[in-house]
Amino acid sequence: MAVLVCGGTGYIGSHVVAALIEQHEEVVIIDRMATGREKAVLGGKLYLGDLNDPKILDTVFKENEIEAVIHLAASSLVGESMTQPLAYYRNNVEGTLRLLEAMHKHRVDKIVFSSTAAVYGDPERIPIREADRKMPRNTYGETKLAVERMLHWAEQAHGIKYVILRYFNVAGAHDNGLIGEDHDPETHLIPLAIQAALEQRESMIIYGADYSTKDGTCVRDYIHVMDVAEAHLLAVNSLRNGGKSAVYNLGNSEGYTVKEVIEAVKKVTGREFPIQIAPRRQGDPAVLIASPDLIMEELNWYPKRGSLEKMVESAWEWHRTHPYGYAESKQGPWRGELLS
Ligand SMILES: NC(=O)c1ccc[n+]([C@@H]2O[C@H](COP(=O)([O-])OP(=O)(O)OC[C@H]3O[C@@H](n4cnc5c(N)ncnc54)[C@H](O)[C@@H]3O)[C@@H](O)[C@H]2O)c1
Ligand SMILES: O=c1ccn([C@@H]2O[C@H](COP(=O)(O)OP(=O)(O)O[C@H]3O[C@H](CO)[C@@H](O)[C@H](O)[C@H]3O)[C@@H](O)[C@H]2O)c(=O)[nH]1
Repeated sequence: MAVLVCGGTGYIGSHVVAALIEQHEEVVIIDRMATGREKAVLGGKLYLGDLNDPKILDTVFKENEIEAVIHLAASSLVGESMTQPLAYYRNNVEGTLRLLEAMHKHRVDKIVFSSTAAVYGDPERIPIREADRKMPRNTYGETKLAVERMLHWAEQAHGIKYVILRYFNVAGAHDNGLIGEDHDPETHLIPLAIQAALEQRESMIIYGADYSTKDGTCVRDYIHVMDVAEAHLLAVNSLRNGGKSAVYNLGNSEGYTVKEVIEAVKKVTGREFPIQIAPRRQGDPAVLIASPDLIMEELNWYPKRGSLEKMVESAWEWHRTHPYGYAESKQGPWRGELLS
């Protein structure tokens, strides 16, 4: 029987696919390849299609014996979600609704869902625990929370068991050197700083240096993408073994400021680049740090690549050897031009 990975050509999805294949799992992927890359797929059977299309879902479930679903397919840019909220509801909420309808129809009753620290909004305490207040500050987080609630009710009525993984800030690349992060446009801090180190950008912008944190910049909990991928394997196995539905934070329980991350990039790459301070970015909470105690206790997961320097080294290795991502040369708007 196969594991269906929705969004398996994306950054995190491709690492989940690689981890499944390393465990000799049969893998089926569905992806509309909006932000994903075919070259990121190291194995499995790939369907090009959109979750909002019930016909392609029907085909995937009919042509394969699907045992469990790992659902990473989503639109996930916080800023974009504020200007296109309805598109985010359509893709993230309606897309998941279609997926759950197909699972119900084809009697598939296990799903692992990619949620986010963004469901918490401004946390009521640090480190954040799963039961803490959830009050998203952006549409992206709101759509993920809506899906979490949908999963709850789908279990009540249809017996679909779920594991919800609330990732904090995912970083780094696979140790095999073949896959890594390649977003266009890139919005994440570590790859952007590396682009500045590679002189693909003129400078690096810090969004807000007036937060009440130790150096005035935002604090985030970074987690290596391979540690994230391993958590998915444990989650699938837990559901296979009759484990209960559950919600887990996925982070390292350590926070680093934006300035600390930029310093780590300068140290690891051995390169200097200019920094500009800009106003705060809309929707950014000051501090997000996970308590991952629950997933450690219940699934025996623990992060193996937790240090910031190791994560930056891992990301640097990928970007240094793949300066244009999966493209072999400068292509597309940002690849050939300097952006600030
Ligand atoms: N990157 C992070 O730090 C982070 C943190 C928290 C949560 N997440 C969540 O993890 C998941 C993966 O994130 P990522 O960074 O790998 O993003 P990504 O954009 O690289 O990957 C998402 C993939 O899903 C596909 N997709 C999107 N909508 C689809 C649809 N309707 N039908 C079929 N395919 C569709 C895209 O084409 C892409 O390949 C997302 O759900 C995201 O919200 C990411
Ligand atoms: O050019 C940049 C880019 C980012 N930042 C800051 O760096 C921090 C991290 O930003 P980013 O890498 O964009 O991640 P987040 O906005 O924290 O969001 C990520 O992490 C969240 C969970 O914490 C997920 O929900 C999101 O999907 C994922 O993109 C934030 O304080 C940003 O303001 C800058 O200062 N300059």
